[in-house]
Amino acid sequence: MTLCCARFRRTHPEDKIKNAKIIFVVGGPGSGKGTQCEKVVEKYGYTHLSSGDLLRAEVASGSERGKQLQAIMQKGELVPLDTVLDMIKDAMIAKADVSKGFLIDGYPREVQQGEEFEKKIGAPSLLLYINAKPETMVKRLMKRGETSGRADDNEETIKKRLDLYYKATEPVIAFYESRGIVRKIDSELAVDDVFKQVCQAIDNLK
Ligand SMILES: Nc1nc2c(ncn2[C@@H]2O[C@H](COP(=O)(O)OP(=O)(O)OP(=O)(O)O)[C@@H](O)[C@H]2O)c(=O)[nH]1
Ligand SMILES: O=c1ccn([C@@H]2O[C@H](COP(=O)(O)OP(=O)(O)O)[C@@H](O)[C@H]2O)c(=O)[nH]1
Ligand SMILES: [Mg+2]
Repeated sequence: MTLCCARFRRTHPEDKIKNAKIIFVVGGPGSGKGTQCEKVVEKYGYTHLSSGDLLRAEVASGSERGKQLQAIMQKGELVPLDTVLDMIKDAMIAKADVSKGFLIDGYPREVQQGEEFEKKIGAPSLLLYINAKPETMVKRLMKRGETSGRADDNEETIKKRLDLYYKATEPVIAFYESRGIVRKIDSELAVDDVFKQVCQAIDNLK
């Protein structure tokens, strides 16, 4: 006799986030992604997940894995794709029951990361492209470095992060542009004026 009953069907934790609303927030280092995401959380109640913050939390935990991550991040290189994706997925699942939607900040960093995200989690409905000039980003990061305590907010690592951004991350924008979900945000302005553009993009979603 075969046992065929829904009761025995396994539910996967991933099911909880299958239909989640997802916004990717992409931009160079210091372009203002984190700053804008905080404001979106306040106004729209979205859940903010910064891939960089998740990685830094792992480093701060002092775990073996954290030590390996620290070495990579200090050099301004990219952490293996699966590590970041698993962290984001776990964080999304943990918030699934209370979240109105997810801001995924600083991700994808390369086209393949986006493709893997979609296979394992789902498709984004919007990509906020936070755009500032390289000189502006360097200036902001050097200033932030005075107080941030971030090991990568120094001149040498900032340069590597910028180079990697132009080489690996900018193609991500072109990839999603072909789907028509990219909204380019001018982040050379004052924070509140940048936020007005962000709000327009999000309001147009509904
Ligand atoms: N003038 C101005 N400064 C900004 C703006 N957005 C951010 N900043 C400043 O620039 C610095 C970097 O901003 P973050 O929001 O941390 O940038 P980020 O894109 O998250 O940077 P990473 O975490 O390095 O990727 C901060 O010290 C902010 O105070 C803006 O729209 N205008
Ligand atoms: O998907 C990610 C996100 C971050 N990082 C690493 O974390 C660092 C800090 O990332 P964050 O987004 O906080 O800052 P950014 O480099 O954009 O200024 C990067 O330089 C990378 O080493 C990574 O490897 N993959
Ligand atoms: Mg940030």
